Amino acid sequence: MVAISLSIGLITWVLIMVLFVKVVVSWWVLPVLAHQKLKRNGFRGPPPTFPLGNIAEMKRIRKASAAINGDSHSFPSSKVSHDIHSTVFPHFAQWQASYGKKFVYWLGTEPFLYIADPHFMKQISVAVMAKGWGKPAVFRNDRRPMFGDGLVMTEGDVWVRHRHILTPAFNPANLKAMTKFMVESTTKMLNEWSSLVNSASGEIDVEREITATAGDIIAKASFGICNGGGRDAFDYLRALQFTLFQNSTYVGVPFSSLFFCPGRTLAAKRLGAAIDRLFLSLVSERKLSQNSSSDLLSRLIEGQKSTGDVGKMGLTTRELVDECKTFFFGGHETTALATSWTLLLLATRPEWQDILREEIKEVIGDKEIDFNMLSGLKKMGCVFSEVLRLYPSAPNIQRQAKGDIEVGSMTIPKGTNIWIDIVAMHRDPDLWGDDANEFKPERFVEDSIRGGCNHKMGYLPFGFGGRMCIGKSLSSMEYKIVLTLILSRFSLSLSPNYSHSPATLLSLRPAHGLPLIVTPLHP
Ligand code: HEM
Repeated sequence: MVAISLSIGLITWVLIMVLFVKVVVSWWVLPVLAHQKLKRNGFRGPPPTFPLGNIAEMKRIRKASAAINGDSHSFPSSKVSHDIHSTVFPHFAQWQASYGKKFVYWLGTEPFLYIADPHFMKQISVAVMAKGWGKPAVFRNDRRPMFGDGLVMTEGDVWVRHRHILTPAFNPANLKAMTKFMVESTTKMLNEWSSLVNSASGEIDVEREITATAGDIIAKASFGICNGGGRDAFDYLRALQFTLFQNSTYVGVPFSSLFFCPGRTLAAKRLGAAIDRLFLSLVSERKLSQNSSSDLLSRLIEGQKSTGDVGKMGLTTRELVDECKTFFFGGHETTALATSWTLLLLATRPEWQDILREEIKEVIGDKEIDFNMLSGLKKMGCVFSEVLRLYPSAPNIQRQAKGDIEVGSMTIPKGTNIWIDIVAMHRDPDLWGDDANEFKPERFVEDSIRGGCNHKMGYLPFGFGGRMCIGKSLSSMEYKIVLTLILSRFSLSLSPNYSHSPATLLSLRPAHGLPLIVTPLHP
């Protein structure tokens, strides 16, 4: 009996020691070795401490910046400055001043190579093909309730398979079929605006309105859910976004989800499970249904049926659920934000409202909007590109090195996370000239692809390489339809209640909404 107790005690002790060694090796020894290797390769950066890395310094810099710029980094409506890098990412702005456009910083025990240098980006993108990129494991785990293993998060052969299956769903014929949903949902919103402005001051929070309408559009376009039926998914996802990103300070710190924010972790898990149930019932119902529709989900299921091999070639039910979540989130907020920031910029520059109205008159006139007409809205395309330059919905791109990456004489060690600062690159005077912080859509009239940026990797609103945004054409189409309908019925001006406070909550959004004065053109 004593011998058995001794053996159990010994085994328990050995297991605890193995666990302890594993924890020390993964969270202390390996990060220190990686740090030394990065230093040997010439990458400098703020010195980290265990176990927070540079998180404490980031918090201190943010606090100091808030004290200088006001609590919310806000500017009153009379002063809308587009020079936002040092208020949105004050820690990066400060470290850039000390260490240049590439340096290493640490989120907990995770090394991140910060890059705002397109020349270096180009060298890396040549060295690694799309399939060879990973996504930071630390974010994959944290964001699992939101994206699961959807396309944004997958890696390697799984990513190739998903991308291959999903790409045809975004072909022009399928997009064309969505025109109707977009016009319907936007017209409904604008009819409500008409009643609202007649009865009140004319002030409308356009960001809230446009995001809800974009949710409606993607619910119809992706899953055929009509008449506000996507509301539950929309509300859950919005709550999940706030839960995950409003308080994500300790991501990368060992056991942070357990010790620093157990409530947040639990709430995110619950919301994630509720969203999963919702999409699971949708996918299951649709798989049983005999009726075919023109939405993205039907296209994916039909593709799966036609291959006949559900497990190997098509997407499993679980994978379909994760892609539904990814489309729903990635598909509405990014485009809605681009449209909202556009309305702000047009409110500050009314001459561009006139230019676009003139173009709409020429290209569309009194006819119903047709998919084929949209490519004629060239100036609107330039405004879209310029808005995404100044206010990129995706303010950063993240990657993880799956093996050592050789760049010239330098090595980026396997496991290093990479953080590409899009906000910084899009307003770097070395790339764009002295007017980098000004709203000038005309730069894209002369150079429609990169707006005169002197490096082709300096303008990346939709990412780069094989992992470029799959919804790029869908978003451009939706943007043009929504903006055409708004500008045909209303003019926009700044509200005195607007305070300019761009902030990140995964995407770059106005922290206090976007109230504008909306006036009907034809009372
Ligand atoms: C203005 C609108 C949009 C912007 C600015 C935008 C931006 C981006 C960026 C920067 C990436 C690259 C991320 C990376 O490399 O890690 C990306 C990827 C992605 N986007 Fe978008 N996006 C927009 C609209 C959409 C829409 C409408 C959808 C879908 C309905 C969508 C779905 C996705 C997906 C699934 C990926 C992952 C692609 C992959 O890794 O293969 N996006 N997007």
